[in-house]
Amino acid sequence: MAIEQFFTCPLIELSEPDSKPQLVKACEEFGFFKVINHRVPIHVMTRLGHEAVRFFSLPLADKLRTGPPDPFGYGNKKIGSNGDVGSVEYLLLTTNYSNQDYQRFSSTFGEAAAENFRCVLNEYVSSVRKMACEILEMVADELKIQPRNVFSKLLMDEESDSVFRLNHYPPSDDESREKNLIGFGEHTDPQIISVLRSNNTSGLQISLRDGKWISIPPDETSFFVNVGDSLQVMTNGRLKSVRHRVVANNNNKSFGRLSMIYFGGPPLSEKIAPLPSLVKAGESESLYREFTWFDFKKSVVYNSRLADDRLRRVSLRQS
Ligand SMILES: C=C1C[C@]23C[C@@]1(O)CC[C@H]2[C@@]12CC[C@H](O)[C@@](C)(C(=O)O1)[C@H]2[C@@H]3C(=O)O
Ligand SMILES: O=C(O)CCC(=O)C(=O)O
Ligand SMILES: [Fe+2]
Repeated sequence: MAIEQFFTCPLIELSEPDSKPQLVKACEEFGFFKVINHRVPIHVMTRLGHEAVRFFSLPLADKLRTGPPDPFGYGNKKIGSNGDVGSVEYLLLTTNYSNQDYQRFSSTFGEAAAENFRCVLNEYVSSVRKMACEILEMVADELKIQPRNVFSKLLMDEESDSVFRLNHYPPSDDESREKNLIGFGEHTDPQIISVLRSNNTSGLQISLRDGKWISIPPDETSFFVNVGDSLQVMTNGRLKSVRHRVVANNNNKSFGRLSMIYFGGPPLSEKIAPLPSLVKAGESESLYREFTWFDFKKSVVYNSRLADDRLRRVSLRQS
């Protein structure tokens, strides 16, 4: 555990113009950082938090009616469809809260509740997406990539295949249960960028390059950003996607950990490949083959276990 004393979570002040180099350094070293002074109104964050608590506090039978997560809907313990489990319940939604999401909700909870949820979620997603785009444009500036919206335009596209997830890690009622139970197993996020906000209950850990796990102290007023696999590919491996997990350590006996994550993804038809300006002839050849986001999702993401190294499947390096 000694190593934890030497790790300081990179802190990025979004309103600070000088933060671009630090931002890129954090993405290169850890693929992870914490954002403060983000300009997302606190009421937007807390309103969605309240909606989430209200949802997860419902009887299980009601929640199950908004499932299964195939891939969108309510899920309990099972993560994905390849045998992963965790001590978590969740709600996976499209970021535009599609009519299908809406219908599931309204048939279970009534139209008024479904409409209210849609409204709160839309407000949250638009503020967080704006912040994610700002971050991606700062990255493009610092890496001298033009146009500067090369990444952010994918999130802003009407067809963007972005996902929103609410995770609830309930406290265990059995004192004798194993400590550090896995809530959400280790993995990298496949999209471009993920923006996470949680309540003040700990559990999130990131893996450093040497494989050591570091606990990230929670902060309900801030956001935590993960570089996703697609951004690693587009930057030809310069920015690294972060391996992370959640341990359910049971330190909030009343409700447990609640997290909300926006996963910014490209349109399904988008071709993902290293950007030419980051693949200099003779210097750093392309590390990844080109793929469409649709193909990657179909043949790699949904065809893998949580902990699998999905980028190996598109790597041009022998391993
Ligand atoms: C086990 C799985 C769950 C997951 C799809 C997958 O087959 C592998 C990647 C998993 C992940 C991790 C990040 C996000 O939470 C997620 C929504 C995603 O895009 O990839 C989940 C998938 C899921 O829960 O469906
Ligand atoms: O719930 C959390 O804090 C993180 C979960 C996560 O990494 C994910 O849903 O992809
Ligand atoms: Fe994740």
